[in-house]
Amino acid sequence: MEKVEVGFLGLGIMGKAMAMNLLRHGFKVTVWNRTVSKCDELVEHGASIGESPAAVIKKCKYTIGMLSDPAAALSVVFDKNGVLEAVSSGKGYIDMSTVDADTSSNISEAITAKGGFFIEAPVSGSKKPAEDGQLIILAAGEKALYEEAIPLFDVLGKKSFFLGQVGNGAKMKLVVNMIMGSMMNAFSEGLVLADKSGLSQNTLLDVLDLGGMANPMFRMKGPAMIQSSYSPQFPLKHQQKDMRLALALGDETAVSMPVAAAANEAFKKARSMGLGDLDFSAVFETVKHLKG
Ligand SMILES: NC(=O)C1=CN([C@@H]2O[C@H](COP(=O)(O)OP(=O)(O)OC[C@H]3O[C@@H](n4cnc5c(N)ncnc54)[C@H](OP(=O)(O)O)[C@@H]3O)[C@@H](O)[C@H]2O)C=CC1
Ligand SMILES: O=CC(=O)O
Repeated sequence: MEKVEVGFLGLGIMGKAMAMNLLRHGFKVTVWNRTVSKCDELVEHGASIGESPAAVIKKCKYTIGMLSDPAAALSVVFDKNGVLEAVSSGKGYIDMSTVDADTSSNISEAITAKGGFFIEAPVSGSKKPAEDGQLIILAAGEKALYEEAIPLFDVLGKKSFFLGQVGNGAKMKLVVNMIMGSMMNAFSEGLVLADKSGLSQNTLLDVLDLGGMANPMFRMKGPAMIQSSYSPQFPLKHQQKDMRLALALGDETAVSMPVAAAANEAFKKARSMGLGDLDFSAVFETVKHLKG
């Protein structure tokens, strides 16, 4: 792909970092965000603003969406002045939000019915990987659009997978985040158990980091959790949304997931405690609370 104009809808934690990366790599980027003020920093770095999702689609051959959840992803496409109003033959829409397969399929059908091309391409990796262009991209849908989008994915990620028909990217992302949410709960319980047993939590981190369970998530989040510091990299409300959607996928496929179900309860509890906008590691507060 020559450095064509790319549209970007949704400048939250992830969208802002990803759009900034595209600008840094020489792409012309036209941005839109529901809260317009979040466009300012991108404009300072050379982006243009589109008045609406439709205006962005009209201007750009390829547009990326990075929205919070299924309701937001659908609203940006189907509402007035949305993506669908401007999609026409040859336009490509790439939804990188984490949603369920049905949401993705509905968007795909509507866009292809108007002659456009669609792929879903949710990502694994958080704020820092987004800033560093180190995301893992889980794409599915129209293969031709995937191939055309590879220069974009090369900037945004360290590896992209093409997983076949629409829905497979969404499902893979939900499986991965279901595991991540369950791991975060087990990790939180271990930190509380160590503390209540008179052990040093920092020593537990050192022990974990030397063994077969060592991983970047424990390594990065552990020290901050011990300090009760939860600056949002991946908002807890989105992790709970992913657990909910993964459990629904388990319902559809009759897969029993008692560990994930328990983890979802902890994330729901954390939301009810007002922790939804903090990092998902704040579920640790819930575990501390339950253990008295
Ligand atoms: N943060 C992370 O580590 C990761 C997140 N993800 C996924 O990426 C997506 C974005 O996450 P993140 O950037 O963290 O989330 P944020 O909450 O930071 O941003 C959400 C974005 O969605 C927009 N939005 C929400 N509701 C609507 C709506 N009804 N209409 C239009 N726009 C809307 C917000 O607009 P506004 O600014 O106006 O509120 C904002 O641009 C989510 O699906 C998340 O699960 C995937 C991998 C990692
Ligand atoms: O979806 C979140 C992530 O870290 O990946």
